[in-house]
Amino acid sequence: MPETNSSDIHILMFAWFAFGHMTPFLHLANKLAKRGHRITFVLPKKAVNQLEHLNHYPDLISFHPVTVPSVTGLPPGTETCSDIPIFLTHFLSIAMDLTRDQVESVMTSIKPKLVFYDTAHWIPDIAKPLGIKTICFKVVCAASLAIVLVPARNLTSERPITEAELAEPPPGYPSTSVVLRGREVQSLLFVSNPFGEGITFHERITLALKNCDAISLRTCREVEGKFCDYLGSQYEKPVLLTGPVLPEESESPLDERWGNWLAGFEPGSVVYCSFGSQIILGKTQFQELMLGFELTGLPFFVALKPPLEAATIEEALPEGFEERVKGRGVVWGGWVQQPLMLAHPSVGCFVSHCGFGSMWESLMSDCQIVLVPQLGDQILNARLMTAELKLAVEVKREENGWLSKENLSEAIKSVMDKDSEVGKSVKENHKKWRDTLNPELMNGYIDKFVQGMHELVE
Ligand SMILES: O=c1ccn([C@@H]2O[C@H](COP(=O)(O)OP(=O)(O)O[C@H]3OC[C@@H](O)[C@H](O)[C@H]3O)[C@@H](O)[C@H]2O)c(=O)[nH]1
Ligand SMILES: [O-]c1cc(O)cc2[o+]c(-c3ccc(O)cc3)c(O[C@@H]3O[C@H](CO)[C@@H](O)[C@H](O)[C@H]3O)cc12
Repeated sequence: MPETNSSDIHILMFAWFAFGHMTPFLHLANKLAKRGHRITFVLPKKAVNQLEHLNHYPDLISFHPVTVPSVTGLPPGTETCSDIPIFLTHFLSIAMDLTRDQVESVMTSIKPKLVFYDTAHWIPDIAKPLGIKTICFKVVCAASLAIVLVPARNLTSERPITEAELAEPPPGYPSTSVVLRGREVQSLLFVSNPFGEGITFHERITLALKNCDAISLRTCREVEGKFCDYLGSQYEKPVLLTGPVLPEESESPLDERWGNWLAGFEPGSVVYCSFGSQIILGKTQFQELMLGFELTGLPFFVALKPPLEAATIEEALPEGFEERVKGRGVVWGGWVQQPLMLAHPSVGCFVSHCGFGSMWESLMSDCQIVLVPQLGDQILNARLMTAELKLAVEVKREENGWLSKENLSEAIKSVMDKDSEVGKSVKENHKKWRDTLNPELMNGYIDKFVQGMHELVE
């Protein structure tokens, strides 16, 4: 039951049209609704169906669908990042900007006290004249913002960032281990690319952070304190931390089909793999990874999107693979209930792309963690987990970025082998961190966040 009182706040939420963003916004909405606040969640029509089951307080959280217009460059019907390959996301940001009138109309009619947003940098322009306060809630790690999306980088649209500049963190950046090395810096060059009509990604995100009343980060001081302080000083704004905002316990059980399959294996023996809602691999890399899972000799459940050059998972699998792994390996091209998969007693290892949501879920789970980061923020999350927290291993890439079946298999075996020193060490550190980030600490973060929210609107 929500705990209501007279000072409850009506909040409007508007997140970037990606499930990795809308989902944590909704998790936060649940935590706030639990404390009696009302939320109007503005999101693409199609996303309503996909997120409805995560709304635990339908009396207090209402979905307000917007129509995402079709724009040149996007396949018809595109509404979220899951509908498109990553190189088309710039066009989706154009489409999101075209929903501005719809968002303005909801805001004017419901007059919330607060608006939470992340990527729509124009939200404060609508909210300020209406006397509404804004919180820019970021759901990527603080380190990934601090390393490039800060005024200290001194970027303009006339001067795109170079690889040489990216090889050095900005002045005052508080870490020498949570950094990108060698060719990895190329994964950040995109920040100088257009992300919307006449605006680069860097301009958009830094503007969004400059114009809000307070910055909020989905992280905690224990893990990212120094990066949060750095962002606060760069933007000269209050920084409110929500903690990891993990989902409330699910009421629906794990899909029977997968529950039964997993139940056929020893506790802690199955390797589960997922790369989140956006990653689509090339076919040859996809096949190499499948051979890597086969090579481990362990049971495995892989949930990945079909690779770029294939319509289905089945047509993308290596020759003879299905026969060889029959009975011990599943490769599934659809969505699974990841938190429930990770909580299943048979699952003992999570091979993850280390998206920020998956990072927190892995941290709170009992699984051994193997990381295969693909994009810039994921590489930085992986560095946090390996170099700073020392509770996971990252799969080694070849010089040219290739992930070999041998390296994947070695990494998995190194954490799954009971006698391995690496395996024992990451397990021990993982337990320490899980104990530190206990439910009491997490609740404390939300309570303090709510207090900060009240101070902002009073
Ligand atoms: O099959 C699946 C796959 C994923 N999921 C869930 O979807 C969420 C995926 O979010 P992640 O942040 O891990 O990864 P995504 O790639 O989707 O997100 C993206 O946007 C947010 C950023 O912080 C991430 O770094 C970026 O990768 C997780 O909560 C995970 O539990 C499922 O429930 N089922
Ligand atoms: O890869 C990234 C590296 C980095 O240093 C920072 C970011 O920031 C964000 C981000 C997105 C939205 C915000 O409001 C703030 C920060 C990143 O987000 C991803 O960007 C992709 C752009 O193509 C997008 O497709 C994806 O949905 C976002 O999760 C990435 C990095």
